[in-house]
Amino acid sequence: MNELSGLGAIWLVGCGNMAGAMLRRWLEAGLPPEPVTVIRPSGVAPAPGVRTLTAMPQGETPPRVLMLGVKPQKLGDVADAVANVVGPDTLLISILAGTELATLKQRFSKARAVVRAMPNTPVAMGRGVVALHGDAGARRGDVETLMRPLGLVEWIADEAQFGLATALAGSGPAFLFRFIDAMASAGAALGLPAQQALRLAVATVDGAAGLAAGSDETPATLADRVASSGGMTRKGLDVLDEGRALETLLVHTLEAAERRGREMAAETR
Ligand SMILES: NC(=O)C1=CN([C@@H]2O[C@H](COP(=O)(O)OP(=O)(O)OC[C@H]3O[C@@H](n4cnc5c(N)ncnc54)[C@H](OP(=O)(O)O)[C@@H]3O)[C@@H](O)[C@H]2O)C=CC1
Ligand SMILES: O=C(O)[C@@H]1CCC=N1
Repeated sequence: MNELSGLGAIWLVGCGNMAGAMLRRWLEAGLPPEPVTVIRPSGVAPAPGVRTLTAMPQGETPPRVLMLGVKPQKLGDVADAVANVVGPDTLLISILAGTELATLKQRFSKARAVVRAMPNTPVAMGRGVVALHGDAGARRGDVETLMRPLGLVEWIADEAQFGLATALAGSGPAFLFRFIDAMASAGAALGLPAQQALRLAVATVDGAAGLAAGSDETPATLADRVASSGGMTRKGLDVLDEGRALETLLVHTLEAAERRGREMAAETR
């Protein structure tokens, strides 16, 4: 039996871009649709066989797992209804950016365990990242069973670092998509046909990421292997490295995202 099928009833409150990507991967990885209930205002079924409701079911046994997948700004709208259906056996997982564990525990005090999870969209292919924070206690195994098919799973012990992990891995795909666009635009600006430049950029980032992920060598060493002595690549690397230009840009990028996470924590407290 697939280990996902032993988790019991799973309710997803909100199933948009992110929770929808997680659900697609879970179903692909062997989660049967029958124990899954999705609650979303549109009532659009995310997949065949998944029970989809426009409001929280009433009078049912509390779910074993309830995942909050609404926007942080909607937490106040759903919190009372969620608190009413959470039971002492419920593992509550929140993917809300910013919203702190203490806020969740205070709102959902009946839950057996409360865990923050921060996925990214490549989980849809099983090649994402899920950062986790919380004390899942006896339900830690269930959390890991659920998250493992999505990609790399990392517990973040100190919640103060969760915003940074969110900026790096949760938001990270967006930053990399910009990088791909920037490489393609640069190639096009210098004379390549735009569509061809985009194809070259996408395939290069895909291949390089795969190489970095599968190699025992550091990205710095892999870069050195590309940069033949006296060759072209070194001249390009010199531009990125001058005054730590790329690194400085990314520090500012992560700082800005992390700062917004702290604001969102305050807004949902
Ligand atoms: N997008 C990303 O890459 C990541 C997002 N997150 C987090 O995921 C969460 C959702 O983001 P995202 O998926 O992008 O947003 P979406 O707007 O795509 O999804 C929001 C979902 O919430 C549902 N919803 C809205 N109001 C209610 C309500 N009252 N009751 C139940 N469901 C409701 C919507 O329903 P309907 O579909 O019917 O309109 C929709 O399914 C956020 O908290 C975000 O911080 C975390 C990591 C990465
Ligand atoms: O932009 C956001 O707030 C969320 C967090 C990580 C990705 N999306």
